[in-house]
Amino acid sequence: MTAGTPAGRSADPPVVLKLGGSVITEKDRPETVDEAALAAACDAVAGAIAAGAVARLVVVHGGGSFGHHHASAHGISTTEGTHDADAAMDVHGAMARLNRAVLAALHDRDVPAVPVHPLSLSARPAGVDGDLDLPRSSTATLLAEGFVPVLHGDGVATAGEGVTVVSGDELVVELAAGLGAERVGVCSTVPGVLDEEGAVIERIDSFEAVADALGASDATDVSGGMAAKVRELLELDAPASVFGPEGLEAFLRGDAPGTRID
Ligand SMILES: Nc1ncnc2c1ncn2[C@@H]1O[C@H](COP(=O)(O)OP(=O)(O)OP(=O)(O)O)[C@@H](O)[C@H]1O
Ligand SMILES: C=C(C)CCOP(=O)(O)O
Repeated sequence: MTAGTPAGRSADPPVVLKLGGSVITEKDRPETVDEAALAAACDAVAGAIAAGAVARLVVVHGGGSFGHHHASAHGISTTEGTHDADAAMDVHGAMARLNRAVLAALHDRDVPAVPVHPLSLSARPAGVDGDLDLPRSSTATLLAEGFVPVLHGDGVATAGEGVTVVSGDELVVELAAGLGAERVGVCSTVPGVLDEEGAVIERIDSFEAVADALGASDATDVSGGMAAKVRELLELDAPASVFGPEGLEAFLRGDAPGTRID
């Protein structure tokens, strides 16, 4: 495995990329990786790093049929928690297994990826309505040392609720703000945010303007689907793009495929 950061570019602002759980897993079949989709996504990431198109990259992946399946079975969501350690471990264990699969696929392509597990790092000290506390020094230091940190939606310690779910989308927003990201990409199964006729909306700058078209997810999803994604991304200073797997290469090259949210 090689170091990912070309010398002299380590101070570049990072790109933050979310690989949707609905892309890299078969969302309707519990704990099933979509191997072909994961391989294609990791090919695009490895290609962009090798070509020098991205100097510093943080990857966050979602839950798909790993986290959402277990969270839903235990009645855990971003607002409903559990004090049952077995339930918390079902969710975290599944996400850690998916994280291993993502890391392995990146390592196979010489991407210097290392895991950062939010359950061990993060908290909602003021409860479900309070801010997410996500210390960024481990991710920032790994980046500066040439690694590609790979975080994931996870369980999160939450005052008054035990362990709730933190979505990859929320992590993306926190990381992008905390690390001063240059831009943010959210790769999902859809080619962008769709309007009521099913066409890709080119640009979104207010939630109200598109609220009627936004729904939850088609699959089991405890973190709010597209509506929650758009709401989170609108809070960011950095430009964000929502696109499908066919847009990933272009995004990593510096283009803004799909829907731009700013
Ligand atoms: N207006 C809309 N435009 C596009 N997708 C929409 C819209 N409204 C609802 N959706 C749903 O949102 C889904 C994308 O959100 P979802 O959270 O499932 O994706 P993901 O982030 O890739 O997966 P995960 O949450 O597992 O990481 C789409 O597959 C679609 O079912
Ligand atoms: C369900 C869990 C644990 C992860 C949720 O992350 P998301 O798929 O990014 O919403």
